[in-house]
Order: sequence, then C-alpha cells, then structure tokens
Amino acid sequence: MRLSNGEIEISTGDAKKKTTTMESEKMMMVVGYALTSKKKKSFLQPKLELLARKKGIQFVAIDQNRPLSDQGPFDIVLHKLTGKEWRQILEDYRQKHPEVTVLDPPDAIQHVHNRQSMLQGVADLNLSLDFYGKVGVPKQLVIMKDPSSIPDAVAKAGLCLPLVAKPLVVDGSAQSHELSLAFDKSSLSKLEPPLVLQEFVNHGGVLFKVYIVGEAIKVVRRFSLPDVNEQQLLSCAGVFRLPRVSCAAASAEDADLDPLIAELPPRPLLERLAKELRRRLGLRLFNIDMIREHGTRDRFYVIDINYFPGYAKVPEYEHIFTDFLLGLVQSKYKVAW
Ligand SMILES: O=P(O)(O)O[C@@H]1[C@@H](OP(=O)(O)O)[C@H](OP(=O)(O)O)[C@H](O)[C@H](OP(=O)(O)O)[C@H]1OP(=O)(O)O
Ligand SMILES: Nc1ncnc2c1ncn2[C@@H]1O[C@H](COP(=O)(O)OP(=O)(O)O)[C@@H](O)[C@H]1O
Ligand SMILES: [Mg+2]
Ligand SMILES: [Mg+2]
Repeated sequence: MRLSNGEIEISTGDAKKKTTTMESEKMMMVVGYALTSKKKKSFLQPKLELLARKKGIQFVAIDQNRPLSDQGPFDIVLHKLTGKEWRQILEDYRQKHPEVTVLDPPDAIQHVHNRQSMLQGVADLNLSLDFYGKVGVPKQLVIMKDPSSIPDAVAKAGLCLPLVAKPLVVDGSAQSHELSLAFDKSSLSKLEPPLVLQEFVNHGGVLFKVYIVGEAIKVVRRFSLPDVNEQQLLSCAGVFRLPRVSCAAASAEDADLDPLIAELPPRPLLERLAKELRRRLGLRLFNIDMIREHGTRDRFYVIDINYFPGYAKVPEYEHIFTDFLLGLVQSKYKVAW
C-alpha cells in the first residue's frame, strides 16, 4: 500500500499500525493492468474504476514498451495478454518482485489454454456429493494430426455421436472458438486437427456460467445449444459449424424455463468444485461452463474453463472484484504479522 502522493512505501511489517490510519491518510492500493483494448473496455468500466477509487484502489495501465520493473510500484498485477514473450516478462517480474501478487501465474494460465489439460483437474476430482450430485467431464479424445484416422480413433475410444469438435488450443483468437458438431462417423475425417472431440451432452439448451473471483462464486444462466434427438441423429449427416451461442446469446435469467432445466446447480456442489479447482489450477480468476444432463437432476458436466472471463456480465461485478482485491492485500498483511 502507498500513500496517495506516491512517495511513502509502507513495509508489510508496519502494516498493522498503518492500516488503522488508512482512511485518514488515504492509502492507495495500486493495481497495474495489462489488457487488450477490448478487454480494457469491457472490464475496466467507469463504475468499477469509480468504486475502486472510493475504496482506495487505483488502476494503472502497464506500458508494454517499458520494462515492467521500472513501472509501479504495484501491489497487484492484473493481466490477460497472450504470447511467450509476455509470459517470460511476467515470470521474471514474479521472481524479482515476490511481494507483488500477479493475477494469475502465467504457467497456471497456460494450463487452461489447452482444452485437454483444462478439464484434467475436473476429471481427476471425480466430484460426487451425497444429495447434491456428481460433476464430471464429457468423454473426450485428442486428435493431433491425420484427419483420416479420426473415424477409427473415435470407434476405438468408444465415443458416441454426435461429437463436438473444438480446437485444441485456446489462444484468445476467434478461430480457437470455432467449434463444430459432427453427426456421422464418415464426416469426422473432414475435421481439422489438432482438436478435442467431445461427446455432445443433451442439456435442455441452458448453460450455467460459474464465475469465480477468489473465494466468490456467481452463477448466471445462458442459452446454449438445443438437444439433439434420436431422429435428428439418424437423419443428419455432416459437420456443422456452431455459432458462439453462450457468448452471443442473451442471458437466460429472465426466460420462462422448465425449472428442471433451469434450476441452478446446488451451492455446496459449486463451492466444493470451485475450491478444488482454485487449488488444482492455481488460478483465482476464471469461470466454468457447466451443463446438467437433460432428464437428470444431479448429473453435471464441465465443458469449458476460461481464464479471466467477461466478469462485467456478472451483476454487481464491481463490488465483487474490489472486495476481492482488498481481501488479497489484507490477507498478505495478516500473513506478515
Ligand atoms: O469478451 P467476453 O466478455 O465475452 O469474455 C469472453 C468469455 O466469455 P464469457 O465471460 O465466458 O461469457 C469467453 O468465454 P467462452 O470461451 O465463450 O465460454 C472467453 O473467456 C473469452 O476469452 P478468450 O477469447 O478465450 O481469451 C472472453 O473474451 P475476453 O473478453 O477475455 O477477450
Ligand atoms: N460436450 C458438450 N455438450 C453439449 N454442448 C456443448 C458441449 N461442448 C460445448 N457445447 C456448447 O458449445 C458452446 C461452446 O463450447 P465451449 O467448450 O464452451 O467453447 P468456447 O471456449 O468457445 O466457449 C458451449 O457453451 C455449449 O453451448
Ligand atoms: Mg465456453
Ligand atoms: Mg472457452
């Protein structure tokens, strides 16, 4: 924490004494951010900056053309940029400045930039809570190359059609979100590896987006793909490009939905899942796309995990985020005592 004139830096050892004077001396927490202009516009909205300032948090843009260590000093670095060079800059900075919290560590983010490794933690967890339900991942297979081998590989792995084909790597590009649905075995060889093939799970056209900000969890409903019935499966052939439904569709919060489909996943299940994933992934800022198998009450699947997603779509995100940032610095001081 720093006084607002930026001249006095307070060591963690002095924290207890100084935090008591926080309000009168106008302490400022400095959050350096490195975001694309699109992300800056969607995330750093005036309502967030305004509330942050009131709570003593200042957001400062990181200049990517200058060495990171020459900037700041920062209490927290918030980032969502891609590329090896940026990851290296952040790693070096973390080594040199262990007192700064980097949200989140580059290696942990890399782990969710691959659609196979992103879901590994959920599969390993094999979460099942009495009365609340089970959480798994759809059966899936990775294809690295040779499209002609896909039909046999799918048969060997015992995957059932239809299959969702997803680019293996998620790198923030539009292409990494170009998904398709394959209805018959022979057309699978038209797909372009590297990709993940995942069984399509009927879920009544509603998806749960579980947003995690540190310990806070917020769930919103979105419209998703409609179910595929037996008839369609028998009569359809080919590969169909999927629209980016979950992102483009309006929120399903106010729609008149079947309660069996729309009922949110039980809170205890989400809390346990979030807690485990925070630990296993080493991330504090992420969301989970979750679906409930249609016709069941308690069978859930995680189909996607996103680092630092579109938090502005969560009602009151500015309160959740500023509380989280303050909590981070406070817990650092507690450890220091
Ligand atoms: O742009 P938004 O607000 O829709 O956020 C995107 C997320 O939407 P969501 O909050 O899950 O609805 C989006 O989530 P989905 O993959 O669509 O489920 C991604 O996290 C996307 O980031 P990237 O392109 O994978 O790097 C996110 O894009 P960035 O804003 O981080 O560029
Ligand atoms: N296994 C699946 N079963 C049913 N629907 C799926 C499955 N995987 C993806 N979808 C649908 O496709 C959408 C996009 O897939 P997702 O894995 O979330 O990719 P992205 O990272 O581009 O959001 C999901 O929001 C959901 O509507
Ligand atoms: Mg998604
Ligand atoms: Mg995604």
